[in-house]
Amino acid sequence: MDTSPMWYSCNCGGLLQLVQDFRALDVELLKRQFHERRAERHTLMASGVWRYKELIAPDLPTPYIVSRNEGNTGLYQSERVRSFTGVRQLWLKAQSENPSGSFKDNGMTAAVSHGRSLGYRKFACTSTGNTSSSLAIYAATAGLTSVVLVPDRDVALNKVLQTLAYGAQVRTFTGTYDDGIRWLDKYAEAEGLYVCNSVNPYRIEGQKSIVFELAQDLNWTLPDWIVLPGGALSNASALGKGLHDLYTLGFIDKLPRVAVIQAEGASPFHQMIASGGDALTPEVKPSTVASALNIGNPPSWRKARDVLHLTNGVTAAVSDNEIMEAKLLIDRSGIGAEPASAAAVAGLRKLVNEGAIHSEETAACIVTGHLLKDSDALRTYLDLPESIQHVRLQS
Ligand SMILES: Cc1ncc(COP(=O)(O)O)c(C=O)c1O
Ligand SMILES: N[C@@H](CCOP(=O)(O)O)C(=O)O
Repeated sequence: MDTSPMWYSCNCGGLLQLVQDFRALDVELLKRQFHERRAERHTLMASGVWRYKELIAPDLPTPYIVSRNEGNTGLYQSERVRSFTGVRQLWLKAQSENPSGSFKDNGMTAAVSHGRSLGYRKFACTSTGNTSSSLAIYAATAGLTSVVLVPDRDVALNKVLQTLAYGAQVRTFTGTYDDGIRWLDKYAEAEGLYVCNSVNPYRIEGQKSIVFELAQDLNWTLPDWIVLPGGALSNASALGKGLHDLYTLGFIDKLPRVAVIQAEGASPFHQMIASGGDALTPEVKPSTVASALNIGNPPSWRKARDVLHLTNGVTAAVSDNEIMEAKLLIDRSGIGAEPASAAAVAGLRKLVNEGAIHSEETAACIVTGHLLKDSDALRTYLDLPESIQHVRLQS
């Protein structure tokens, strides 16, 4: 067992990125194996992450893997949501169906498993609530300790309760996700904590599986666009790295374009791209109804910028009203989403209206978090108690 400390950043000022050697892989054989593993039930290899182990963590010994059969999420089509966005065909990939209710589980299973293989027992993150509940579920599954830092305001209470319920030690602080990242950068090593935020390159490797599964769902032909919400920009980074793997290995013969959608009140990445700049100016006071996107200094911005270059991608920013309008529609379609996820649908609609995406094109939006994650957001449009009819039951 290797007990050396874990490194997250590189001397160049950016984050570490893993480079895998895929030269010995046989793509046709892997396609068959991915297909067979998916059909298995109750085995590690049926997981929507570990099914792709050869592309994610080829050298990680399986006894260290902590898995909850993550991935294997639904891919849906809703005529209502499609016509709202204006594209010809739309898929919604519901990462909200993961064990802890968000896309974080795809990366967390990989990060916790890697930390465990290094001999760590204490795992940490700072979070607006989804990363923390994901870490807590994996730590609980393996009997490990999780320590999470959560801002003392503007987070969804359900997520904090979920984190506590899985047994995490929750520490709250005055500040934002960005302050929490700075604290971990400074003190995690001294406290013997293995950091599970997306600064951790193994998180990114695990999250690549979202696009692997999407591609497999669609028989290795992806739509013209993949649209996703952007906060810390881990998902955009992982998506791009996964696309790069699929394309260079020959699983897909065309790269889709990527659209990253931020909330207007927390949109430093969009602002940098829109102004043609190449240096991110952090948003000091990020603020949006989509609390999961309340991030002013996204650690993965360089990786996400490279993904836009690779895929000829674009960005957009949407208002809180646009986010809630899209959320209502996704909820009414029966799929459901927390506000951050709805930003992708709102952004797709905006990009079609602006002509950046053509109405004849096809798209997939990543539904990143479950409807039940944020009941405060639900209250804002459900008009309680008027929308619930009180009836007298006859005996
Ligand atoms: C539900 C949800 N959607 C979107 C995001 C944004 O993803 P990323 O931080 O990877 O950009 C987050 C958190 O970061 C989230 O929790
Ligand atoms: N919305 C996220 C914030 C980003 O976290 P990270 O896992 O990318 O570091 C959360 O749920 O905390």
